[in-house]
Amino acid sequence: MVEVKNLTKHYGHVTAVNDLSFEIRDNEILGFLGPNGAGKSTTMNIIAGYLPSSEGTVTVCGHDIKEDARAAKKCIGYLPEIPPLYPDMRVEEYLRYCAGIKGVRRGEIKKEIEKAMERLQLTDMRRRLIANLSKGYKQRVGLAQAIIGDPELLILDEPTVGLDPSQVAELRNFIRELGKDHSVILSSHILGEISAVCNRVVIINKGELCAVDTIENLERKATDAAVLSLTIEGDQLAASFALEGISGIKEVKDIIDMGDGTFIFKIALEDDKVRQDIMSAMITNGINVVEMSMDKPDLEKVFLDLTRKKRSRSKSDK
Ligand SMILES: Nc1ncnc2c1ncn2[C@@H]1O[C@H](COP(=O)(O)OP(=O)(O)OP(=O)(O)O)[C@@H](O)[C@H]1O
Repeated sequence: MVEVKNLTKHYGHVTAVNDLSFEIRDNEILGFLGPNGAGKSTTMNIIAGYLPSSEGTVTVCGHDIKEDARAAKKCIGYLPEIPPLYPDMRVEEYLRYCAGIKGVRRGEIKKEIEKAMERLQLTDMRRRLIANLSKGYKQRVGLAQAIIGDPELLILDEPTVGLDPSQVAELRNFIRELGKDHSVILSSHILGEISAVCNRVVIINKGELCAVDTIENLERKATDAAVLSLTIEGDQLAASFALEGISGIKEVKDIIDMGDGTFIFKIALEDDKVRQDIMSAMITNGINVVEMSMDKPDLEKVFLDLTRKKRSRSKSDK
């Protein structure tokens, strides 16, 4: 659906996007994740044809966004971070105006507007001035203009910012529905937001690619990084010895002497099931177990680690 190749964007001396390449597949919801200032909006603006790139190419449905902008833009519905609404227009009037700009055929305009208003539950608001709508309804109008003309690709830049929790849940359901027969690229700096609706995720930081992966794989990485915390009372050496004989332990990463006769062993496991073997080994060797718990990093930590690695790598590159 979309191919982004070696995309770079400079704003004067600032490099907002640096040699970025990724693709968006047919009928997938791709998460576009990165901390503030990572270059998400810049990339989305370029894909949508709002902003020229400095280097690199973007093709949408086989059309180059620079060379064949008209055909490419016909395939795109875009909701920028700040929706391009005209406050002094009424909802229906604004959507008709957008349909005109998008080149929807005259005979189709009415049907398209009705469909968009119905999907976003705006029908009762059709005569309302946009200026008088709540933030949630303004966002719906922004989305309605994006889906008019039924484009194959929807680009949604932080669409849930400023919405209350019930509006966020509603919008997520709507995006999931859209993803059944559209490609969607959804940006956010919140991982929970992305993992709730996306199949795959592109993570960027400082304009550079950190990772392209499925949410499942990211979760697996979080599980792999899990560490068992075993607190014992008494003989540290005997406990170390007992642990040595257990297969399924990757390594004892650390032993912390708490100074009160207890020791905390930080143990990386091959498999979660080893916990039972560890407990049995401690009991057999007469070692008193005070506590055993898993320190499993959440997805947020995986994301932060990935973006931190990128940061330190680019520092050491200099
Ligand atoms: N018009 C501009 N002129 C100069 N610098 C800009 C311009 N627009 C963006 N930048 C800079 O480019 C970098 C990337 O900005 P961008 O808005 O694309 O990031 P973002 O990931 O969308 O951030 P946020 O999540 O805060 O919206 C930032 O350092 C920003 O300050």
